[in-house]
Amino acid sequence: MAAQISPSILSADFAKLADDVALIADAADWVHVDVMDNHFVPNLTLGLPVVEALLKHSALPLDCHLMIEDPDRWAPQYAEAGAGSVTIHVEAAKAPVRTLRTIRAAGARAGLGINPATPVEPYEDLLGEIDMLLLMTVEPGFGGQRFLDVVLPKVRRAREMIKGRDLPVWLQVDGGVSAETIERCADAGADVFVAGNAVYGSGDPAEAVRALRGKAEHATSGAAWSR
Ligand SMILES: O=C(CO)[C@H](O)[C@H](O)COP(=O)(O)O
Repeated sequence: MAAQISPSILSADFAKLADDVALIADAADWVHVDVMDNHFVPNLTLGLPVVEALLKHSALPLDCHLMIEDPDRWAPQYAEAGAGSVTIHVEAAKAPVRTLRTIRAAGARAGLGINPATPVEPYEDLLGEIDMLLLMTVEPGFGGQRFLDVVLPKVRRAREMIKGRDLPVWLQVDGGVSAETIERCADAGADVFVAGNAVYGSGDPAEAVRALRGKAEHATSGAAWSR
């Protein structure tokens, strides 16, 4: 699969989200929406009403990443509202299989998120229940953090698991992804890249997305996992 770029609006201007989303509409594949509740992570961002409003103004599908307690209660509502993808965290979900199935039944892609210190192996049996695995490459909660190289072996392991089962599961990396780090992520097996600061912290967000895509695709074409 070709590399996909999902710019995170965590680094956009919350007072003009629709305008900032329009800036990347012709360049990106998704709009990554970080939903934080100040419980699962120590930060508070936005919730369902803002996602519902944004859906009316975004030409791109929304990739909603729920960093919240009780995702089992809330995730189905994001899917029913029209999100293209809804990701719940293994550290927070109490009934992940049921919730993932409910997300899919509502017509959204189902994602499973994993924090840096959480191993991926215990969740191998859930790969058949998901459309995307999200591996955090920073501790969740804030944009603009330094990329955690220590997660790269887990990206490789996750790609091996997906390939071994021959599943159409996308592998997303989120946190500290930039022009300096995206090639390492692609080489390890990632194919969907969340970038906040690297896109919205640049003078030309659309050009930043194109540059990230070019680097990711170049690295993927030479990567052992893609052959
Ligand atoms: O989930 C997140 C933080 O929890 C953000 O999506 C992520 O950090 C993206 O921002 P940046 O690319 O600036 O690191």
